[in-house]
Amino acid sequence: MEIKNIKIIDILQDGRAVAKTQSKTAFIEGAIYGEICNIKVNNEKKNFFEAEKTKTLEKSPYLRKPPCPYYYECGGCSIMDINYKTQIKLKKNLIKNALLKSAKIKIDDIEILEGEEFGYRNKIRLQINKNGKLAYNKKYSNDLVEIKDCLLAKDLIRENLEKIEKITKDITKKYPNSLEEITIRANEKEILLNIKIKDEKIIPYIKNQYKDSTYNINLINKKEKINISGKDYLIYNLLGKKFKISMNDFYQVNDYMTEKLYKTAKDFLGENQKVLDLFCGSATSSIAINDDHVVGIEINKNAIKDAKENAKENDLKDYKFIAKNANYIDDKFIKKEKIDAIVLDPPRAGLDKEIIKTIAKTKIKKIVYISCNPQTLARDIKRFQENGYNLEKIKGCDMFSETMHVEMVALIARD
Ligand SMILES: C[S@@+](CC[C@H](N)C(=O)[O-])C[C@H]1O[C@@H](n2cnc3c(N)ncnc32)[C@H](O)[C@@H]1O
Repeated sequence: MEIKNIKIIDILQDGRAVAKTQSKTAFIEGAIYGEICNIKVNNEKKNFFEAEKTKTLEKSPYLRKPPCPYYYECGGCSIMDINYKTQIKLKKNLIKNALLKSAKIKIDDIEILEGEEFGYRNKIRLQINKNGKLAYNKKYSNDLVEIKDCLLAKDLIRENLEKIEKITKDITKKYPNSLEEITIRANEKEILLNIKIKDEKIIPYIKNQYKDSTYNINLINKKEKINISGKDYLIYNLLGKKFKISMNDFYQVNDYMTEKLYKTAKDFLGENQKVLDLFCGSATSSIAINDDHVVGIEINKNAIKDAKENAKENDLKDYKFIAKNANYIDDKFIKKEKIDAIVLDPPRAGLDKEIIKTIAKTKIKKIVYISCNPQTLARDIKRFQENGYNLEKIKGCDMFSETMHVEMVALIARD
């Protein structure tokens, strides 16, 4: 079925466009915010259509020429074809709509901290095709698009992509189809490569060829990690502090915006607090936000090891880091530790209901919630409201320009 002459009024987090047709909302692949177009419905669901754009009738006033030659094929970016100011406006809408829908909170405007549009990612993950070439997934597909550059990556990564591809091509030539994926991480001066392999027969060859590489190279074979050259971690500088981040530890991808995010979180938290950091990772957030007096909980044992080293390195005197599932935190532990405030930065799925109930039992007054998902943040704010808390402050942070992803920090508090 074709529907003609519809206006694109919003963009979803996965990059699809949104339009209202006479009967239902349509989610449309390939359409641009602000344009008027015709669409073809590929799938009719009970409450919405899934569709693709067939023809532009009137160009979007926000349109610009995407600076990346791979943009129309590559699944990495979704809104590079509209100007940056409009990108920010769309992210504001995303957060405001989620808060209104889930938590019935209406806010007129929300500040979004802005940064550099390009060259911000300290980490990119690429697929390796059957010829050893580096690629991203295509838009809405598992097919691959070979790339020679990525404008989102930091300069150090971009400058080294060709040399890195030489390595993956060389290994693949010797052992066809033996590599799956490569994660490239960079700090100010070093590169760490984590290569996911499909066949362990290649390990001796890689060891022999690349043991003296100038890159820090590590292999991941199922769950096993094999160090080939250099280290299996990088040291990052953040707000004048130093952090060891191992190859499988979480680390925010945009150094510059992370500093802005943590400064805001520090401001929301206030001074002289003993903090419980749930989902603490290697403790970058808690150590950056609170200078001392930290208890951290994290499921990844290696990240906890790094958190302890990071606490020592940054001269904390009062700290405790525990490898444990944060869902099973109990209120007696929080009271025993004399915690004043909680900092949380859970995965995209947000918080288990039980954590919110446990926190409420302690009557802790301040919760600083860092999130990369407006939907789960809004849902959790609603659950906090049901347990006696209110949303006091919220700010967005544009960590991921050219995509519809956005980071947020919220202060949730009670009297
Ligand atoms: C978004 S990251 C935040 C990490 C850290 N706060 C930081 O900024 O570097 C989420 C962290 O939650 C951890 N995690 C996931 N599920 C968990 C669970 N059930 N209990 C504890 N930690 C968990 C992950 O390993 C990851 O380190």
